[in-house]
Amino acid sequence: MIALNSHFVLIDLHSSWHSANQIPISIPTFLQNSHSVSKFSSSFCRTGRARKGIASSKSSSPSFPSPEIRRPTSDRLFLGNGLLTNQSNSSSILDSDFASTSSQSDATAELEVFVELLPSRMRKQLSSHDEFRELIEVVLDLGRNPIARFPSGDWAISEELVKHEDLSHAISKVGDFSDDNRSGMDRSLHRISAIRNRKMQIIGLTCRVGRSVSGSAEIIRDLVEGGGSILVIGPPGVGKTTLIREIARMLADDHKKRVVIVDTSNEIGGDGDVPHAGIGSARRMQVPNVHMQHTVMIEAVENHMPETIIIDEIGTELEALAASTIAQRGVQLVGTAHGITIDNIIKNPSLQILVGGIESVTLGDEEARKRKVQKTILERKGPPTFTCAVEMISKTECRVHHRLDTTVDAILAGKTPLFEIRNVETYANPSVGPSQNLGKSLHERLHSKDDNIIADSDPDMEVSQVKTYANHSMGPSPNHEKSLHERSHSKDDNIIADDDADMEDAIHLPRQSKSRPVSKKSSPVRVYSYKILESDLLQVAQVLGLENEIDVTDDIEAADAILASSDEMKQNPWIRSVAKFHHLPVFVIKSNTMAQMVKAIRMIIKIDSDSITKKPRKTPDIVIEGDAPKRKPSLEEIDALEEVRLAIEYIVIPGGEPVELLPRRSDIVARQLELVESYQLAAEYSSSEPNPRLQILPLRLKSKNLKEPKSSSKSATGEGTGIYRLPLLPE
Ligand SMILES: Nc1ncnc2c1ncn2[C@@H]1O[C@H](COP(=O)(O)OP(=O)(O)OP(=O)(O)O)[C@@H](O)[C@H]1O
Repeated sequence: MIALNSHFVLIDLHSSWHSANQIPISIPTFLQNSHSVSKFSSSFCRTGRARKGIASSKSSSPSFPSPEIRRPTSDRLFLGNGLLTNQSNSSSILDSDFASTSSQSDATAELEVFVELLPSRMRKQLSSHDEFRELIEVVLDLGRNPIARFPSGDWAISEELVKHEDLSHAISKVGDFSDDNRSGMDRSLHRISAIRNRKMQIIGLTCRVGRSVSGSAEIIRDLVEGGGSILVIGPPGVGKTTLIREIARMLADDHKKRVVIVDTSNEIGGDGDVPHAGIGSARRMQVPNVHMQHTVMIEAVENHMPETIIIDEIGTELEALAASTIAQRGVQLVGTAHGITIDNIIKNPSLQILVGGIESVTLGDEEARKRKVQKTILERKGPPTFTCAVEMISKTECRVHHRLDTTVDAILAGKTPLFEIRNVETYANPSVGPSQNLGKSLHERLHSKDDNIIADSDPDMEVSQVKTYANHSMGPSPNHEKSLHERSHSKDDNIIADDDADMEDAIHLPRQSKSRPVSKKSSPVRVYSYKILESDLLQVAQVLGLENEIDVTDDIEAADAILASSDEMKQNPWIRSVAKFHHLPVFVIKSNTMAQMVKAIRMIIKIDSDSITKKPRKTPDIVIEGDAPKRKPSLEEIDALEEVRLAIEYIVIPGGEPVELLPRRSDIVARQLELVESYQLAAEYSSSEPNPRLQILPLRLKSKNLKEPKSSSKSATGEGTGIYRLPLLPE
């Protein structure tokens, strides 16, 4: 067994038996020329995951195994170019003409069934095309040239025009057309769509090659495993069905979930009553006619106790409503909708409900002025049906919106939503890095000359991160790796087995470098923050005199660390996946107070690491300790400390003005002073009768005093204690 990138299709060379429709095959088109494929092209591999392939019961092929016949998989060899050959059956299942021009090894089981639709003269032409294996569709329109659609564009298969007999031949190979004019080939994933004339006779066919692409869902594995509902948006033909088919398999087989597919056009599970092996052990419900999709969706929830429902093409209001009902019942929903972006869904009145519904709200004059918006604005009505959304840009690239609600809110407010761009190379090519968009990969950064911090002073971490990174790019999650490992005892697997632990260590920096919580790649250190205002952070940095040391970025790929509140972390566990994906440490503050931000900033730029709480090994976050008093404070003390906090956060820091506090008991004044100093601010103590009081000054304590804040009220004055006047801060 060789540990491979998850896109690789694996072959079973040992003698276990698989059912005939579990032939290991896949055509990851996007990988055929990739570095990874060529790297492993000479390897024969095996895995229990091996599957795919089809056996058409309509196939007249003598050599193609019928579903009932079981045969050892040992004669199925996976070639380096990603294609399947059948060693034991050297005669082609295609007719002899075709076989003579198309090498046996170039044929795939899926395509073999597909080309049976075409008259032999067309098969011959088609098979000679360089991109034959990547064929997407064949279009047969009466009286026109037959057209083949490839990723590179359309191509006329023959000069001979399509005749009635050609259409009849194709129709004879497929099942009945349903009321959406779609049909399929038994136990295959191919989709045949008809165009009819006014007499309802078929005069055109669009024949799409369906294939299950193992590994195609790796790009969003973290979302799938996260358990949230996922909306996949994309234009026709971008690969949505292929993606959700693989998601269904992944959840059912790898995660042992009860998955039910509502398969309106039999596109996910293929035609025929026995579903295609591409869906793994997911169950499939067929839909008698397209108008019943929504009822079957509800029936699926009510009758079959699913944990996940997979649904292709949510297109009508009733379907959108059914989806929202399912989501409310706590079932994970993975669905697709046509569109380019979420904006298209928002603007589609039938589908709006998927994003929570939209309403227009008229604000009062004052509120409109305060918000600096028009009087009538659009707002989201309720929670969206889906937790997150994936906009498919192509078969290899997508935009991930981790929180659909915030994306929709941003769009409605006229802002650009935050999203993450992912592409297949991220997972496919270890030498490329976490994302193609990353100008410099982590690997490069770790080895670059200017990266002295890691390379020179923290060799352990360097090794750990490089190793983690290399493994991470192999794609599969820890669970998956475990199962692979269990199935195999090859040396290569050892690396993978350690993967997750190493990743955590790399992120859990205190273990390796107490004084270097962030692998600083840039100067200033760039922080990506979740739900913590950029202006607050920068303001605090300025107060600390560290404005040149730290910056806030909204480009996660350019970030050196993530800062989030613990509430946000609880509500959005996916932040950890994002951190893991980008190899970033996560600093967690317990509340969004400036005092916590002060501590976080100092830790991030390594002024101190005293406040780090080591969490259990499983949690890679670096938690910033709060200022919670050791004993229960009195009400008066709470009131006094709150007075300090409000004074600092609303007047002293933003306005640069001193604030005189109320007279208090001296022990309480001492606590107030501690709090003032934790903001790195100075205060003046006045012992007026009957009680002393403090005046907080817009003066910064000198950095040499940062480590040792004094609690003695005697040193409260700025005189001689090494303080600087605060800069006047922008509003
Ligand atoms: N990752 C992939 N690698 C290789 N081929 C793919 C991949 N994803 C999809 N395809 C191929 O692209 C074609 C279109 O895919 P698919 O039917 O999944 O698209 P779709 O977005 O669901 O289209 P529609 O919206 O029209 O139903 C098919 O021939 C499929 O085999």
